[in-house]
This record gives sequence, structure tokens and C-alpha cells, in this order.
Amino acid sequence: MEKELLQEKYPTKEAVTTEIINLKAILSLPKSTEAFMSDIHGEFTAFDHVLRNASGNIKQKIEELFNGQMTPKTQKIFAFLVYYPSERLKIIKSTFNNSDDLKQWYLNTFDDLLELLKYCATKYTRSKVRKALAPEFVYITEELLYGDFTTEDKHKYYAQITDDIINLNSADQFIITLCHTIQRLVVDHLHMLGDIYDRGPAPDKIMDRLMRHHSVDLQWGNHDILWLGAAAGSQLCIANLLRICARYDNLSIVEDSYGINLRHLSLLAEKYYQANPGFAPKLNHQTDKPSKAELDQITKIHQAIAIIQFKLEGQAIDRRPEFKMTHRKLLDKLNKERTAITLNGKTYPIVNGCFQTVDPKNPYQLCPEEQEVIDQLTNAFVNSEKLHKHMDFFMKKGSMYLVYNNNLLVHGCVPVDKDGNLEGLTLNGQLYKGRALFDLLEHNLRESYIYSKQNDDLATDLLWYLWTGPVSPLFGKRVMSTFERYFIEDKTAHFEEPNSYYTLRHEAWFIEKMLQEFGIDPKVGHIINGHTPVKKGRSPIMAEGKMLVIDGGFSKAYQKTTGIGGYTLLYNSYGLQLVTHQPFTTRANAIAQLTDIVSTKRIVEQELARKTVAETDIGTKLKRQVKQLKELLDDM
Ligand SMILES: O=P(O)(O)OC[C@H]1O[C@](O)(COP(=O)(O)O)[C@@H](O)[C@@H]1O
Ligand SMILES: [Mn+2]
Repeated sequence: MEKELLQEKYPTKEAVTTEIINLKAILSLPKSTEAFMSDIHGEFTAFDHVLRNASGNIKQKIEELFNGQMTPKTQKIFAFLVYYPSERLKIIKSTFNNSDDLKQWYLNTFDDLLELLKYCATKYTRSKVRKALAPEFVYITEELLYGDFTTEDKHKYYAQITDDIINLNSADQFIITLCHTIQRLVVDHLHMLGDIYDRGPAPDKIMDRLMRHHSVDLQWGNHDILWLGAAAGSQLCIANLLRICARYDNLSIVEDSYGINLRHLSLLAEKYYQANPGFAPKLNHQTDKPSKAELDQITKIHQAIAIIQFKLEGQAIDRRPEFKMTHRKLLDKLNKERTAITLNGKTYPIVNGCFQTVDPKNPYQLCPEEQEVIDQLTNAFVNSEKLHKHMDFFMKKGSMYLVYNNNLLVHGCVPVDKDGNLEGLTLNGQLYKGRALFDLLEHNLRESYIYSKQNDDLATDLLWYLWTGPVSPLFGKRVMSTFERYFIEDKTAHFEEPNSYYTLRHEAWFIEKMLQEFGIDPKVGHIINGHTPVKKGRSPIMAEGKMLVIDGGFSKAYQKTTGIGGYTLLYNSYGLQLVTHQPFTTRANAIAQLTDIVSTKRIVEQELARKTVAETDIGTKLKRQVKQLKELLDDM
């Protein structure tokens, strides 16, 4: 802060001294808990559950506090009240048949919740706890929380407060807000390492939830870029996004949640495409039950938008030779009959072909109806109010990477060659690699988002590059073999060669080098990635604990690969811990059966002494403020 501003804010010696004491007290508090999650892929209910149980932390705190006083079963019932207060209150209350018993239950529950809240609040200043309380209950909660119950008068006074809460019918609301405050205090800050969108059914609800979260940052994932790109007017992103929504039977997100009309696309699909097993949507058999007619329609839309995508990609590759992607132009490699394709000297038969709108003489040209459809869609995406609400938030809280408390947070990778040298992208004669590549891509993304009317300028094309380009840090593979996966049976043609980063990241020297590139002390820092599901039997902890991969498969489609339901990484004053979650079934089931999904917690790194706020990024800022205040005091 400027000296003049400080002087204005703290005009007297007393004011300055008080603030210095305040700040120093905060610096000596234990470091608060950060949670890291990644690759939620539209699985809102599982995500919401993990937020509510604070990645298993609430259960642990209840254990620490009430072991010996509550049986494990009572602890579980209590924990679920904290996670789902409204729903559990209804269930619990229905078990009482007289008001006296209910009143006793309320009194006991107030006591237990206040004790738990007090325990969770020890790390924070009173002012921070106050901010986490519902305004209408601040006064009462503070009285009960910090009150002195020793004298008889006081006792009466507190009994009066709790009586009033019950008699004025505020007991349920009081319990609900106490539970929410506990949820909020247990994890102080949330990092989301990308891929909120695609595959699962409710990314929009995740965004709504995040927008209400008290403290969050986001690192963009390759799938999120498709939605940011769509809002920024990138037709390539729109086509890819719609293709994936059709593939996972999720078109309703686009139509119902974001109000984008797909009628034109559907009419085009109906006109040109037929049933085709290669384009039948992947269904989540627990929740999806489309009719035969709906399935037919989705299958046709899926083909129509895939072909538009392949055509638009060919055009972009020609427009941007600097992307070095000519090998990804595939429509012109089909034989005349469109029954075979020759790639890298090898000919493969085509299965499930649907090239009826592809003109062999001009394969990348959209037919007039396709052009009309994609233009209409672009207009709809660029103008969707709800989409912009979510994407504005993504822009505000999001970035390509984040350096936070000595950790580097990146969704995918830092592109390198096989020897671990930084690999880059040359644009207008200049090579961008490492941190500069991330900064360049972020700069262009922000530019393109502001100027959403343009849809084939470099900044907009770079959004598509982020999704699929050979040196994209968010994608991390040489090619995305979407075309081959649809039309070629031979699995060898589906291979997507990963960047060398993914082999090298097992080695400590390499991670140290990458940390240095981002200005982080390699001795204490870590890299945290999402993006690549950690396969069954493999460890998410690599390079002597310096590299952590937290894509544990929140996405149902990937749970077979990972064998679990997802990871959360926690970083608190004691160190780093990795929490494994079991697959989540349904919210109703969790509430009724009290099924928690936390299974194990693994210590990644333990601090020798408990870490304090002084040792964090915020601590550094506060120390700077203390220094300035001391200088001010000297001048007074
Ligand atoms: O599982 P699907 O729907 O076939 O998608 C596979 C595609 O997804 C990708 O893995 C990208 O998505 P992720 O970021 O989730 O890995 C591509 O590399 C691959 O071609
Ligand atoms: Mn990803």
C-alpha cells in the first residue's frame, strides 16, 4: 500500500500499533487448509459431496473431538448432518414423536455443533470466523461460541438464548447455518485444476456452485477451453464441444442449461445422416434412458457435427501453417470410394463412414447448409447469457497455470523434448516456450474472449490449438486421433503419443528444472497436474514426492481405468496428504444410507514443525505490510 494511503487508514500511533499486533498474530496462526481437485468432468453430485465432507476432513475432526463420547455410528449420523443438514434434519425429526425429545435433541445438537465449530475455528481470527457465519446468527453464535459458561447468571443467559432459538422456530435454520459454516471453515481455499466440463451431465451446476464458493482459483483444462472458446466465437471449439456432448448424450446441457437452439443442426443431421453404430452415444446406464427416436436423432447430430469439425479443422490447418499440423488433414487421404484411407504409408479400411457431404474435389469446404448451421450456432454461443456468466467467472478466477505457496498448478504439462529441453511454438518468427508459452497462450485467450465477434483470427485459432495442438500445455500429446477412433478399427492407428514430459516427470531432477522455469524454489516446491487418469496400480506420487497427479477419475467414464472415484490433495499446516475417494453413487443414496466415499488418506509429505501463515504467500504479503507499518510508526 502507498504510504499516504496507510497514513490515512491508520492515522494514529495506536491504530498503527494495533494493526501490527493484529498482523503478527495472524502470521503465527497455523497455515490454513488448501484442497486441490481436478477433472470433475460434469460430475456435480460427487463433487458437491466432496465439498460438503471437506474431502473427509469433517469426519476426521469429529473423530478427534468426540472419540470416547460418541460411538462410531453416532459420529457418522452427526457427520451426515453436517454434510446435508436440510435433508438429514427432515429424516431425523421424523423419528421423534414428542416435542420434549425433539427439544432435547436440538439442545444436544447445538452443543455438539458449537463444539465442532469451535474446534474448526481455532486456526482463524475471530473476524474471519464472523465472515463465515450467516449474518442473522452472527451475534448469537459468537455469544455461544466465545461465551463464559462458568457463572450461574451466564448459564441462565445462554439457556435463554438456546430456548429462544427453539421457541422462535429458528432451530433448523440455526443448525443449517452452523453446518455450512463448518463446511466452509474446514477447507479454506480450493484449487480446481481443470476439466470441469465434458463427459458428465452437470458442469453448469459445478460452475454455479463454484461461483458461490468462498475462495477458489481455477486452472483451465483442455475441455474447459472448448467452452471458453465457444463463448469467444471459435467455430472449431463449438464443433468439438457439440460433438463431445452428442457422444455422451449431453446435448441437453447446451439446449436447456445454456439456451442454445440446436434445431438447425438437427434438421441438417436428419437430412444427410442415417443410423450408424460408430456414432451411437455412450450412455450412463444409471441415469440415461433415451428413447429409440432420441437415440437416432443424437446419432445423426453426432455425425453431422463431427464432419463439420473435420472440415473446419482442415481449413484452420491451411490458415495456420505455423501450427505445424498438416498431418492432421485427413479427409483428403480417403480413397475415391471413401472405403479406405492411407496414413503414413499404411492403408486402413474405413468403418462407419459418413462422408456424404464431403466434396472429393474440395473436401474441407462446408456445404452451404453446414455453413449456415455453424454460423447460427456461433451466434447463439457468443450470445448465450448463461454461458457468459459462467465463462466470465472462468476468466476472472482462471489461468493457464498458477504458482501458489511454492506449488506449480498446471492441468496438463510443460511441453519438452525427449531430453527435457523446453519445447515451443514459433509465431511471427518468435519462439515461445516454458513459462513464456503459457503467458502467450493466456494473453491470446483473453484477447479472443474480449473480441468474440472475430472467429478466424490468430487469437481465436490458438484456442483450438490449446485443445489439440502438438505443443499445447493443456493437451500434452502429439495428435488427437479423433478421426481414427471413429473410422479405423485397427487400434494402432488410435495411438496418441504423449509429450516426453509424461516420462520425465517421474524424475526429481526434471521436476526441479521445471519448477525453476516458473521461479519456484526446487527444493521445496511441487508440481500438481490433472489431465491423465492415474491407472489402477500406479502411484499418483512421482519424482520423490515432487510431482503429484490428481486425476483419479471423478469422470464415471474413466473409473474403470483408475479403479477409484477420484482424489483430493490437501495441503495443511502438517503437510501434504492425498485422499482417495470411492465412486459416488447418488445423492439420495448417500443421504439415506450414510455412505461416505472417503477411503484412505496417504501422507505425501510431513512438515517437521507445523507450518504457519508466515510461511505462505499471504504471509509474505502480511510481513511486507508489517514492515511498512513499522516504517510509518518510526516517522510518527
Ligand atoms: O474418451 P473419449 O471420449 O473417447 O475421448 C478421448 C479423447 O479425449 C482426450 O483424452 C482428451 O481428453 P482428456 O483431457 O480428458 O484426456 C483425447 O486425447 C482423446 O482423443
Ligand atoms: Mn484434460
